[in-house]
Amino acid sequence: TGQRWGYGKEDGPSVWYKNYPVAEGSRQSPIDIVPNEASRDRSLDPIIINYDQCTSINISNNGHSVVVEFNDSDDRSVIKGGPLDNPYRLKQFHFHWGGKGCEGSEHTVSGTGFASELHLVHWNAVKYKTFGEASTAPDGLAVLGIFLETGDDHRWLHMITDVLYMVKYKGFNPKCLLPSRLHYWTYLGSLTTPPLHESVIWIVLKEPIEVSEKQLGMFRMLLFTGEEDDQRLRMENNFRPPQPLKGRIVRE
Ligand SMILES: NS(=O)(=O)/N=C1/NCCO1
Ligand SMILES: [Zn+2]
Repeated sequence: TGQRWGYGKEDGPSVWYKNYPVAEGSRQSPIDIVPNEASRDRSLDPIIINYDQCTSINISNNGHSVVVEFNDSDDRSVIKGGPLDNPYRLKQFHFHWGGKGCEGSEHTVSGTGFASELHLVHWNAVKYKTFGEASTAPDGLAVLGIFLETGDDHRWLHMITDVLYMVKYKGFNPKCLLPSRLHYWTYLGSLTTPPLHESVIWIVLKEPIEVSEKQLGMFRMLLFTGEEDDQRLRMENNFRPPQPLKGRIVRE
């Protein structure tokens, strides 16, 4: 019985705890990352990303973001290495963004936000049978966070922004959204949207990708509301603010 939640005054992050008490848990996301407080862990390997055989199945507006879902029936597109003990299967990616010219990322770096943040959501299909089961397990999910900063047009993002109004499209390899260097911060956290399960091993890439204000503007053309609703609420500021670290260590 998923209660309705959103990003407004009445249903936004400040009241999610009412229906999702874990919002005040000990490993909530996002967080503010303070680089010089991160601890260097020499046992951390590079992350390995295999998206070459990935099959996108749809793109949709779920009322909170735009989501591109992938076929996760086998290990065709996985992330492994880094802090991960198993390969994690790509399930979907989605974005968080702000209003025009405003910050909209979920994680911040020394208190500074970026224009937007891309989340590539993966699940541990070695230990769990379904995404749903993995999503409630402490090592069930791995989300790759990528910051978007404004600058030139992104060469490939147009394949998403061009079809946002069409919603349906095929064949997109999210590898082209990765920055050139895969240096990362990693910490144990949660989903940043209800049900806020504390099941996520976060891997946040240090290097942002560059997108244009025009490309970001296309996201803001989306609506929180269905077309049947009278008030057409533009989808923007769909990000949760940073949550208390509660003694957690951010590793790099
Ligand atoms: N913003 S997030 O932590 O990736 N949240 C979700 N919810 C479902 C999948 O990813
Ligand atoms: Zn997200």
